[in-house]
Amino acid sequence: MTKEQIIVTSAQMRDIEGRIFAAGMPVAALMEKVAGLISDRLQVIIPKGRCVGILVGPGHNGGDALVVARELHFRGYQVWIYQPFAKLKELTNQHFQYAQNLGISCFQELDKLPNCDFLVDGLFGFGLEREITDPIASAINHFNDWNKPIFSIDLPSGLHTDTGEVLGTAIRATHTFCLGLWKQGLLQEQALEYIGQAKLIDFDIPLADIHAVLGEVPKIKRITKTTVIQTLPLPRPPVTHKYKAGHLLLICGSERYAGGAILTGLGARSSGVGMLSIAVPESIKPLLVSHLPEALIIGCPETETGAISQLKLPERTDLSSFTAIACGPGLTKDATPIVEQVINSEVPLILDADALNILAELGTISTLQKRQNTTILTPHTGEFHRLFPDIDFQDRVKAVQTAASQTGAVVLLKGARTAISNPQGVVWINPESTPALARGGSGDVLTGLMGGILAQVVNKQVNIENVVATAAWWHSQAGILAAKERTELGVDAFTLTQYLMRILCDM
Ligand SMILES: NC(=O)C1=CN([C@@H]2O[C@H](COP(=O)(O)OP(=O)(O)OC[C@H]3O[C@@H](n4cnc5c(N)ncnc54)[C@H](OP(=O)(O)O)[C@@H]3O)[C@@H](O)[C@H]2O)[C@@H](O)CC1
Ligand SMILES: Nc1ncnc2c1ncn2[C@@H]1O[C@H](COP(=O)(O)OP(=O)(O)O)[C@@H](O)[C@H]1O
Ligand SMILES: [K+]
Repeated sequence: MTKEQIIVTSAQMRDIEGRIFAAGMPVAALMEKVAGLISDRLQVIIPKGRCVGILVGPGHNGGDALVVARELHFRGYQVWIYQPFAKLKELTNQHFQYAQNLGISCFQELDKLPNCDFLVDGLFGFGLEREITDPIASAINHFNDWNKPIFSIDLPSGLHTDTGEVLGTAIRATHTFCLGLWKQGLLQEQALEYIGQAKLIDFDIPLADIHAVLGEVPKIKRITKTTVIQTLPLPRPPVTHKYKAGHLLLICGSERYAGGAILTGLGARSSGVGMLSIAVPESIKPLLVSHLPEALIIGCPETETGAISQLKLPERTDLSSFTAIACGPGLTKDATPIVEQVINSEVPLILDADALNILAELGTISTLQKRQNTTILTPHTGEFHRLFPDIDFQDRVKAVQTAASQTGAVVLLKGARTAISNPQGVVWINPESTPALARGGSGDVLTGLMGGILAQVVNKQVNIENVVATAAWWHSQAGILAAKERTELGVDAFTLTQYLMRILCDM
């Protein structure tokens, strides 16, 4: 467990902080330490001599900001302070007095403020619990309109620490320095527009205090490279053979959606899976063969509409011959019997795309509980609503936990901050991604990739949610790298498959 993986709510952070103070760390010393780290970061980014406006709130977030103001003042920056509150917490007030005595310009009114090059936002941190109202709300909107780089301390002022909801209005930061541990709100989609680039400032919270509050194994975590390295089947054992490295069956594609099958296959190829079989309608078999020469392409009888009508597996093969099955991309809803057949099998199974739509129409979600082996569902928001119309979607983390507990499956809810839950409510959130991935076919790539990883590791001692998290992380890192080199408009799903291997090489 690394600190980068941990996510806390404001109540948990308050408890952890309480333990540190109870153990003897003076509050003022901790503020000094934290704000010192922030000042150091700022000095790397902001050129010497520039003008920095510091926004100061009534609590300790404001106290942090005042220490930053003092440090930048001594390091040769031009600094002014905006502090519109009548009453400040005691420690914050002391720092405010000192800043004034140092001759730093302090303002209470907006219309008197001089210009500046950068802003530091220390209005509110994890202590904000109610809506921001005027005049502070108008001031926040005013600063947003300046279009200057804004560095938010802990989190952009105005965001709810846990839900990421905007409480009235919020600072639109270009950078957020999250203090100590990641706050849950920073991983919620509704907060993303406000956060900018987010970095964790580690200020040496003892692990014992973290575990005392969150338990030995925290329930909600961020996916990091560590998770991925622990899960991928690397290095391979020196003596192995193709069937020992997993045999994945993809069931995908139709005459109408042949490309979905190719993309799923290319995703699976990148996973390193030992054997790849792909069941498709007979009429698109030649196309698949030409794109994936290493795969065994199984041409199946098809419906009049060009969907698979029956799984016709090679002789002496049945579904139990495979280590894992991934079913769904491009199937169309005419492949209903196939989805019923795989659900009734005892093979580890990923259901995506049309397999989820078929599942929703069958109304047999609850029967998934009866499966004897792993089930993974990978819906996007629309598919999630069709599958789980009664689950409240306000908090995506709670929604995905409920879905997993209702189905006994590991559920991955796609989006800008993909969330994954196992049936016991253990959650992984994918902390980084790119809107470049919001394109048709990128989900197909994910399904193939995940299937390939699953087939390789499912018989070893791994948690299935870690496998799903590994696939989600790898997929979005490839998207991020591709977007960096080709812009956010340059990441079509085929291109994405070409970047997957680069991520492993760079790890
Ligand atoms: N945890 C740690 O280890 C460390 C934490 N540190 C820092 O402390 C920060 C948390 O500090 P905090 O608890 O003082 O709360 P913070 O967010 O500054 O402000 C809350 C204040 O705002 C007020 N208020 C609330 N809502 C309001 C509204 N709508 N409109 C107007 N006012 C409103 C409320 O007062 P009230 O009006 O409720 O009496 C309260 O006084 C944290 O984010 C981090 O930066 C570091 O220094 C050291 C390490
Ligand atoms: N705004 C976004 N930011 C980051 N990732 C995104 C965004 N929108 C979509 N994605 C990712 O792109 C993929 C889209 O999958 P999906 O909707 O199933 O596409 P398709 O079915 O066309 O293949 C998912 O992995 C999702 O998490
Ligand atoms: K803030």
